[in-house]
Amino acid sequence: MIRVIGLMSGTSVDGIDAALVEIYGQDLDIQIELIAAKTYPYPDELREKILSVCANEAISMQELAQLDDAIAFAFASSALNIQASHEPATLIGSHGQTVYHRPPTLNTLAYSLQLGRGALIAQLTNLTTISNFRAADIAAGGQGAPLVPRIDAALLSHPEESRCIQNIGGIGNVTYLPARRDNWLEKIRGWDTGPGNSLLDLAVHQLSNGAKTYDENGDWAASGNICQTLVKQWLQHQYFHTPPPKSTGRELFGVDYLQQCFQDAEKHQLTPADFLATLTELTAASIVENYRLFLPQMPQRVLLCGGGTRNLYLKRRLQILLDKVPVTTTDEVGLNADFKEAIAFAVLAYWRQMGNPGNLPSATGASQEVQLGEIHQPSAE
Ligand SMILES: Nc1ncnc2c1ncn2[C@@H]1O[C@H](COP(=O)(O)OP(=O)(O)OP(=O)(O)O)[C@@H](O)[C@H]1O
Ligand SMILES: CC(=O)N[C@H]1[C@@H]2OC[C@@H](O2)[C@@H](O)[C@@H]1O[C@H](C)C(=O)O
Repeated sequence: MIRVIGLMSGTSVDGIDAALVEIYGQDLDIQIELIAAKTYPYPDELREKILSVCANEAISMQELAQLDDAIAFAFASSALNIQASHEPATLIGSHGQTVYHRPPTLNTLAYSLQLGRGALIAQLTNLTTISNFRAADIAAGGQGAPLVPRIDAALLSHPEESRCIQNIGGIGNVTYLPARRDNWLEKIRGWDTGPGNSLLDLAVHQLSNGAKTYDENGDWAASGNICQTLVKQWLQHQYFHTPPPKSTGRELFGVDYLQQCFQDAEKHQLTPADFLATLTELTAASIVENYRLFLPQMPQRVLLCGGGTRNLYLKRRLQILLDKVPVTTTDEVGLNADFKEAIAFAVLAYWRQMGNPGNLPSATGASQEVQLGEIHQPSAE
């Protein structure tokens, strides 16, 4: 058993999720115990800087270096905080902060940039730190994302039931897990389904004149009416019809896309609540459309995770669209839905230490299984 800290800040850029976990076992036969978990919000100024870089604002190399340092300091301090009143960990798995993600094309490899360099985190925490998890999958021709499908396979597969694990963070991503028997591993699928909360958060910020950053419980959207004509129009987006493997980010579903949505909505004369209801429906409907188009069959159960799980209106719409397929959360099968991604990076670090692969080629499209992450040792005292 080893104690590992997993650190993650996702596409919502709301803060650093830290999870302190105990991990037992090898490769896909592991068990984990969550000892502590907490979100450490970014200071406002840092968050705004990250969001503006994600929105493609030009910055100098000097500013980039400062940003990289500031993120590493924030990640290191989250790691030290999460273990403060516990027996210390011996390893950190740090995803860092994605500021740019470019999926591969026929002629180019993917490129994915996470800031918050591991060497500095190792130095500041005095703990071996594994970071830059996406690079090796990309070098093997993969999307570099999503990486959680292998962790979902290890922690959430079921001997008889087929499941979809649907993360709704800034971006949505799914792992399809057939029942765990026969050649189940090669039948697993995973990809980014499209927008999760990213567009909703941006729209709420704009519609509330900066007073709100998200639609708490989905209450605002729930008070409006969905414009199905717009949802149908938006679902024509090429991304939803592209077969997996596929990955995306705020580059595609960010500020520019949202402004297009506002323009499209003009002629329908929607209230702010109607607009949010319609945008929420896009998230729900694009998830279900992706399942219909690309899953070998509908799963027997959908387990949600990520912040979108707390958007009760979105959850309700998903259940309606999925009809008889029950929609619950990973909490209900024993895995914390808010901290699953942070836990995943603890597991990825553990696998790297054990020499186990971290990617699932059937999800990322890489040519082979590879070990993920670069190992940074703290300097000896
Ligand atoms: N009570 C709530 N009601 C509605 N939405 C919520 C609530 N709490 C969190 N959220 C949504 O969840 C988002 C954060 O989700 P999460 O932390 O899973 O995203 P992330 O990890 O940054 O994204 P990704 O998985 O794409 O990397 C918030 O930005 C917000 O939109
Ligand atoms: C490039 C990047 O940071 N992608 C994230 C993002 O957030 C959700 C979705 O898009 C997913 O593909 C990925 O994160 C998770 C942790 C993953 O790699 O599985």
